[in-house]
Amino acid sequence: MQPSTAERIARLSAHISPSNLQMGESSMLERANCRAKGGAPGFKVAILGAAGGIGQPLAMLMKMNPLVSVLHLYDVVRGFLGQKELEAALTGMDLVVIPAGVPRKPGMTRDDLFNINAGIVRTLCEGIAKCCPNALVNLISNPVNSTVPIAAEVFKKAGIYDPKKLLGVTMLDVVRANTFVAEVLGLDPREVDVPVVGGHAGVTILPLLSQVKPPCSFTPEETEFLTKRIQDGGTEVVQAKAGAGSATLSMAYAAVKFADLCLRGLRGDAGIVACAYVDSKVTELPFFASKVRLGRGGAEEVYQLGPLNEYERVGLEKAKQELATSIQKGVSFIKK
Ligand SMILES: NC(=O)C1=CN([C@@H]2O[C@H](COP(=O)(O)OP(=O)(O)OC[C@H]3O[C@@H](n4cnc5c(N)ncnc54)[C@H](O)[C@@H]3O)[C@@H](O)[C@H]2O)C=CC1
Ligand SMILES: O=C([O-])CC(=O)C(=O)O
Repeated sequence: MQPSTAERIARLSAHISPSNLQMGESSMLERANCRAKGGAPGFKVAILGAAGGIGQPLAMLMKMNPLVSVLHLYDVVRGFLGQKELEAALTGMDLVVIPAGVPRKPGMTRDDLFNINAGIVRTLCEGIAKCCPNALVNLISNPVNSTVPIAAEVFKKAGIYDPKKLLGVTMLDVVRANTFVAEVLGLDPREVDVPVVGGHAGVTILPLLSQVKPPCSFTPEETEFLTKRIQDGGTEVVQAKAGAGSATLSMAYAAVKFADLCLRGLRGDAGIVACAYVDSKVTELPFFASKVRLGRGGAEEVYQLGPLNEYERVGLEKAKQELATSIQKGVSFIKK
């Protein structure tokens, strides 16, 4: 018989939580960690929503990262953990990754998840404000365009808001953009870099195809095809899964890639740059996704968009219109 989700996470957690390890295994783990990091202590990371479609592969991939010395997994699945253990899961963390909440079904927009996920994100962020106010937060739960403003308002209310430490995860849009553009160019996706700005839903996902590296050009038809494919990537997966949820393994891959960049930044590595949805002055909107430089303090620098072509300028106006509504909806949820 297949183990239940609760059993699976309990087993996974038993392997991962150092408090559940035998002494011998624990010191082996410490030695391995020290070797991997040249003696540095490593970072403490919590995943909130760890039993889910994203959370399970994310936990395993995260555990493989030598920058991580302690990994806490938290969820509310039946019979395991739950809200009374949230504080223990969060205390002392350097990085908190949040893939908690319901995913879409066919016919739904990400905004249709607001009613359920807004409350989940609020509760989790209240826990972060109390137990690890200095942690970096990677927010995955949809609708990201609204959940990041919700998190910001919760942190402001608690008096601990540091805009540099709150990052909405848009890395999956970049992973998709790199993949689809590489297909058209006949390259390996790892050799391609497509900036994706704006937000994380439909027209707010704005790939800047005029800024692709290596430099290249596209016909108007290719531009239209690629932009739509990137914007609708999530919906394509939701339809293919036909009611069984949205992207999970690809999101776990993207989340681990993004978290790794955040940890390298925290460690003090130079020149770490990634796209993320952050507190921003790049446009007139209070939140916007663009390239950011990740450092010891989080998103230490938010880069301007650079030169846009006419197609991108039109796309930017559409993106901003929808984003303004989504941001306001998130802010009002906390301020009401
Ligand atoms: N930012 C992005 O690019 C992407 C975001 N997502 C979003 O990620 C979220 C999760 O997706 P899946 O893992 O596929 O969903 P899932 O339903 O498989 O897993 C969600 C997990 O969250 C847990 N959870 C619910 N309430 C919680 C709470 N209060 N505290 C802690 N855990 C809680 C559930 O028990 C479940 O294990 C969805 O909102 C989805 O839309 C999904 C893919 C990409
Ligand atoms: O589409 C969804 O609902 C999940 C998601 O954000 C994505 O895959 O980009």
